[in-house]
Amino acid sequence: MFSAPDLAAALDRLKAAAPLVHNITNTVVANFTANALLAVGASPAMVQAEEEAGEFVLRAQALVVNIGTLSAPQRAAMRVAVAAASPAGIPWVLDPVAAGATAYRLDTARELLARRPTVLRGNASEILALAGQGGASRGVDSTAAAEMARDAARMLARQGGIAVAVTGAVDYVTDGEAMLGIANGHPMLTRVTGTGCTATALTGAFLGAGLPGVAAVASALTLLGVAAEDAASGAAGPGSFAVALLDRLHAMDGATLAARARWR
Ligand SMILES: Nc1ncnc2c1ncn2[C@@H]1O[C@H](COP(=O)(O)OP(=O)(O)O)[C@@H](O)[C@H]1O
Ligand SMILES: Cc1ncsc1CCOP(=O)(O)O
Ligand SMILES: [Mg+2]
Repeated sequence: MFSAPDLAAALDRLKAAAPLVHNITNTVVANFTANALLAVGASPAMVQAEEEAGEFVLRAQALVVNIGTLSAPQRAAMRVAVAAASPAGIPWVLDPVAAGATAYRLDTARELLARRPTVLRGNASEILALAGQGGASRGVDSTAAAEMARDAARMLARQGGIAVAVTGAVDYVTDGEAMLGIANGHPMLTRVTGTGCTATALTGAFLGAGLPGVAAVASALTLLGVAAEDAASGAAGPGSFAVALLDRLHAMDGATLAARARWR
């Protein structure tokens, strides 16, 4: 059984640490996730050349690997970065975007998962695909509710000895035994691209601040969910919501985050 993180302390720690987060991520979300990392006080760097990824990751406090717009050169850079990070004790988080959509994605995500990320964060379709329980996948958005993938998440966590989060209307975080539900968030998060990737990037920030896997991803998902609730309250639609989300991530303080968490 893991102990639930102290959210106020986690956010304070993140702001104090200002971790350098190395991202090998997709072209859709690179700008937004970099801004989200800056908003919470982390320092993002998008570095994806195979020639430099292994060198750069050793300067970083955490690595984010996201296969959203995967290509052969990017896959090579991911391999190099992970191979350098793991023995150096640099934590990393894997986002298996659309893992079930093509054999190439599934094969790459499985290969990376076998290299034991500190945290795996995906939507239900992605987690089901990695567990070999997926039906047809439509693309980057999930066709299943997070509840459908809870057992798959627990199995992947147990097999890998890693933390796994499956996100949706309620998010679930597991270490392979215990399961924490996080009911924060807002449906508007599904009307803007890259919010799952943002959850993953923020997990990288908390990992870079020294939090263990379960605590890092639970803190990130609660932070994103509470910030989204606030952002949605004044937003006219997805455009102003996305801008407000960055503002609310930036404005969040530890006491508010802890008071607003809806965990079960
Ligand atoms: N229906 C919903 N209501 C509230 N929050 C949601 C809903 N669906 C997803 N979220 C939130 O949106 C973020 C992205 O999750 P998700 O959509 O599952 O990832 P992805 O973008 O990778 O498919 C998470 O913080 C999650 O909690
Ligand atoms: C639309 C799209 N296409 C390839 S990656 C990507 C972004 C996916 O972001 P998220 O998984 O956070 O919805
Ligand atoms: Mg995603």
